[in-house]
Amino acid sequence: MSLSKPVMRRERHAPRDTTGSPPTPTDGMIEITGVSHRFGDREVLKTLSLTLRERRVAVVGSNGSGKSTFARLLNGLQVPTEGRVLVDGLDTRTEGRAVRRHVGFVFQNPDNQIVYPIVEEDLAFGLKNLGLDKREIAARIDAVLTRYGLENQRQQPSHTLSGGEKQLLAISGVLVMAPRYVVLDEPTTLLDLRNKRRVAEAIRGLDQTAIVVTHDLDLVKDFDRVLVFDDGRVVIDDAPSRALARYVDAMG
Ligand SMILES: Nc1ncnc2c1ncn2[C@@H]1O[C@H](COP(=O)(O)OP(=O)(O)OP(=O)(O)O)[C@@H](O)[C@H]1O
Repeated sequence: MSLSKPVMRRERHAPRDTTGSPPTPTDGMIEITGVSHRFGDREVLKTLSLTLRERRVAVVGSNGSGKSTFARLLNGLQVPTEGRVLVDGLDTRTEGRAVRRHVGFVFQNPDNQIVYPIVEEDLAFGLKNLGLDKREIAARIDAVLTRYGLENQRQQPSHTLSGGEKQLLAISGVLVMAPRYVVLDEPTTLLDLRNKRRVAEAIRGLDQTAIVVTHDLDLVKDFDRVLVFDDGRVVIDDAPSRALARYVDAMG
């Protein structure tokens, strides 16, 4: 990719508020300051500094450019070799548990996320760990199954769900925990067109701030901000109309 010089056009954006309603918890921010990450001798993220405040942030870029590593830093799945990541002021290095409660993470392959053999058991698992009572657990599970059209799959063995249903269950399993932020790592990669649309719709409807790593440019064309990664750096940081056009151009 011939995008050697970082271009930062949009460092900060006001959160979208079309309702005139008072600030909501999603008005928080993730601050990434001087972050580098190394695996052995290999530096895969290079001195990143960014503030994320938008409701929909896309992370795109070529294979191996550091997108997933970046995503994993946001909820403390990975701690940076240098620099720091703060989520609403919580440092991922020292307050990992609290950060993970704030930031849900949806893996590319839902099979890595779905733990329990029956759909509703899988959704209940994290909620039991939170110490919620039975009624609250049932209410949250009902709400999320209805929202994602999985009501009829409640008792179904998780491994028999279709690919799209599994991805929706993985998203549901994160949302049921009521995080403020959701990071999704290539959520549509394994899906056919119909299920891509279903998951895209689910992402569009999220109340949470969402950060989505993807090669599916269509998925993010109406997002608030696009970060293009190349060789461990953010080389384009702009609105989708400009960022995606430049990216496609550079990929030639
Ligand atoms: N646990 C690890 N140990 C060693 N190297 C790793 C590890 N995780 C990632 N890497 C390397 O870091 C680099 C960036 O990987 P990353 O998964 O962040 O890229 P990506 O942009 O998400 O790629 P893709 O689009 O292919 O998913 C790659 O070269 C990868 O091989």
